[in-house]
Amino acid sequence: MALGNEQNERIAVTVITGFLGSGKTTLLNALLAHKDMGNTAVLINEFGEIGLDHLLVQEVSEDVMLLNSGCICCSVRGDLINGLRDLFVRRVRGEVAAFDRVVIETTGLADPAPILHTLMTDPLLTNKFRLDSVVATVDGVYGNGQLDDHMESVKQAAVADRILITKADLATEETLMTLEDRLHKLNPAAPRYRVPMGQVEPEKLFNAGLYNPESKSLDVQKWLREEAYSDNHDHDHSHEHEHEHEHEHEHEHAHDDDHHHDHSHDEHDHHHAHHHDVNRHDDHISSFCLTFDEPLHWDAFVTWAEIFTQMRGENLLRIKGILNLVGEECPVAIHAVQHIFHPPATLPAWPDDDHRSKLVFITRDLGPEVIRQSLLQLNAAIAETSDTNTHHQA
Ligand SMILES: Nc1nc2c(ncn2[C@@H]2O[C@H](COP(=O)(O)OP(=O)(O)OP(=O)(O)O)[C@@H](O)[C@H]2O)c(=O)[nH]1
Repeated sequence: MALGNEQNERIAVTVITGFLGSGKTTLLNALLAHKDMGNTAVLINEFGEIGLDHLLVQEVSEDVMLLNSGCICCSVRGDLINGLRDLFVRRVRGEVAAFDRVVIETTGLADPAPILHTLMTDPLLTNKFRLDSVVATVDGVYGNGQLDDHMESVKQAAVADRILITKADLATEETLMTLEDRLHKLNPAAPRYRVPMGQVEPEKLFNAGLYNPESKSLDVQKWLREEAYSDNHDHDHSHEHEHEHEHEHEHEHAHDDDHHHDHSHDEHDHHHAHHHDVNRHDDHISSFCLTFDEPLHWDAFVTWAEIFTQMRGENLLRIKGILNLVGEECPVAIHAVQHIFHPPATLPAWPDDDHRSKLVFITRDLGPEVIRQSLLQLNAAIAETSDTNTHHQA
C-alpha cells in the first residue's frame, strides 16, 4: 500500500490567537492575499453577536464560515466541531474548493487551550484534521500592558509555535525590545517576527513541525528548539542568555518549589530595570528544557503524564519532547497542551548523535525540579520492578 494514501491525509489546521485588536484579522487578510494560500479555508470565532471580521475577510467568502455563538472558551466544542465538519462535508460535496489547510481565528479573549484540546481529541476532527501550528499575534504597542493585565494574553503567547509582533511601525524600539525580551522568556522556542500590517511569508507560520504522521516528517531541531532554552543564538542579547542559562541551571538543581520564576525575575532585574513590575502574570510562567541521559521507561513516562496532567494539568501549558525509551531504537515524539497529550509518534530515526531524551515545558507556577525528580523517581521504580521481573524469570 502506498504511503500517503489520499484518504488518510488529514487537513492541516493553524490556529491564530492573540489579544483583542492585536492584528489577527489584518494578518488573516494579508495571508489570504498571498499566492501560496489558495487552498485555505477560514473559520472565525467572534465574540458577540455581530461577526464583523467575517465581512473583513476578503476573497474567500465561499469558504468562510462564521462561528458566531460567542466566546470560544465557553462554547468552542460544538461550534468548532460543527464548523469544521460542515466545511469538510462541503469540500467532499464539491461545494467549496478542495482546501488543504484551515486557518481558525479565535476571539481575542480566548484561552487557546480548549480549542487546541478539541482539535487534538475530538474523534470527528482528529480523523480529518491535524493541528499544524498555533500562531499568536502580540500588539507591539499595547502588548506589554496586555501581558500585565490579562492572563489570556500570556497564555496565548506561551502556547504559540510562532509569535508575530504587530504594529511595530507604531511602537518605539524600546517598547518592542522590552516586549521581545518578555516574550522570549515566556516562550523561548517560538520564533518571533515583527510583522507590519500582517505581511509575513505564510511558510513561516505553517508546518511548525508538530509531527505529521502522513509525511512522517518532524524536524526535531526546529520543532524542539531546545537550544533556545540554554544558549540561544537567535536572540540579540547574548549576555542575558548566559544569565538565563545560569539561573535555569541553578533552578533545576537548587529549587524544588513552584515559584522559581519569581526568583528569576528578581535576578533579572539588573538587566531589565525598565520592566520591573510586581505580580505580573508572566512571572508565573516558566519555560525550560529537561534532558535525561539514561533511557526512560515508557510506563514511567505515561504514569508521570497521567499523574501530572490530572493533578497539575492547568499548570502545564505546553510540553514537547523526544524520548529515548528503554527497548526502543528510535525516538518517540510527544506533545501536549495542558491535560491533553497527542498520541505519541515513533520517529524513523534519531536526528543526530545526541540520543538523550529532551522535554521542553511551558508551565504556570510549576518548576523544573519537581518535574525532573518525579519523572526520575517513577523511572527508577519501574526500572526496579522490571529488573526484579527479569530476575525472577531468569
Ligand atoms: N499601523 C499598524 N496598524 C495595524 C497593524 N496590524 C493591525 N493594525 C491595525 O490594528 C487594528 C486592529 O487590527 P485587527 O486585525 O482588527 O485586530 P484583531 O486582532 O483581529 O482584533 P479583534 O478581532 O477585535 O480581536 C486595525 O485598525 C488594524 O488596521 C500594523 O502592523 N500596523
